[in-house]
This record gives sequence, C-alpha cells and structure tokens, in this order.
Amino acid sequence: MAVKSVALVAHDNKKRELVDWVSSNQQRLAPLALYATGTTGRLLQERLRRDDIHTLLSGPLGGDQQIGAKIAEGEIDLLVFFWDPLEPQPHDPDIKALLRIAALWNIPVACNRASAEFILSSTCMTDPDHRAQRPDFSDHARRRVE
Ligand SMILES: O=C(CO)COP(=O)(O)O
Repeated sequence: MAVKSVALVAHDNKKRELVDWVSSNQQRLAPLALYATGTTGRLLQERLRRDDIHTLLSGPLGGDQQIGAKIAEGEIDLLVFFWDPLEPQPHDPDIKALLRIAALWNIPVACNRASAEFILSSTCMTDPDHRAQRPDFSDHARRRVE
C-alpha cells in the first residue's frame, strides 16, 4: 500500500512555512488523508479551503499524543512535523513521545521543508509495498507476559 495519510504539525514559528509548503504541494497531497494538530489544522483549512482535514486537539493540549496514537494504530503513514529548534515548548515530553513513536513504527518524518520535499518526491509515496515495512512486534508483546 502506498502512503495514504499524512499528519501535518508545526510549532508557532514554523506554521507559516508549513502552510506555504502544503499550499505549494496541494496537487501531490490531494489524494492523501490529512491529519493535523489543532492550530495547524485550522490554519491549513483556512488557506486550502479544505474541510476534510482531520483536525485534532492543539499540540500542548494533547494533539501530539493523538497523532502518536494514530501512528501506533497504523492510521498515519507519514509525519511532517516542522518543530521549532530555537524555542522551548511546554509540552516537550509529548513532542519527544511523538517522535519516538514515529521512529518505533518506522514511519518517515520530515522536520523541515527540505526533508519534506525529499519524502514527497520519493517513490515510497506511491510504492504499493511501502507499508510492508511496518515492524512486527508480536514477539515483544509475548515476551512481556512470560
Ligand atoms: O504544538 C504543536 C506540536 O508540538 C502543534 O500544535 P498546534 O498545531 O495546535 O499549534
């Protein structure tokens, strides 16, 4: 299965950059289900005039954790998260948790416009076998109950 769904998240100083990037890639993103944290999602809806963006809670109110849960459940295939390297965030543990879950479940993560461009232009975006790389943790779960 190719990439079907994308989570879009940006910290305040990076929101304009993300919205601009999404706006200039509307065609390539059009077939994908879009998820976003609260404020990012609202800005995207305004700019793109799309009312089908799954907008979750704001990041500091649990939105990062909601995105992480959807990644763990296999609902999100790609994370585009323009996080702010210059400003501390009150919900830093949630941000770390989201990035950890994305690493754990082997989903691609773009942290800035350059990496987002690389990923969006990758053949993995349309590779029907892409989701086969999702790890199988069944042994891990069994080990913990023995
Ligand atoms: O804080 C965020 C990610 O950590 C983003 O949340 P908002 O999109 O609600 O601003």
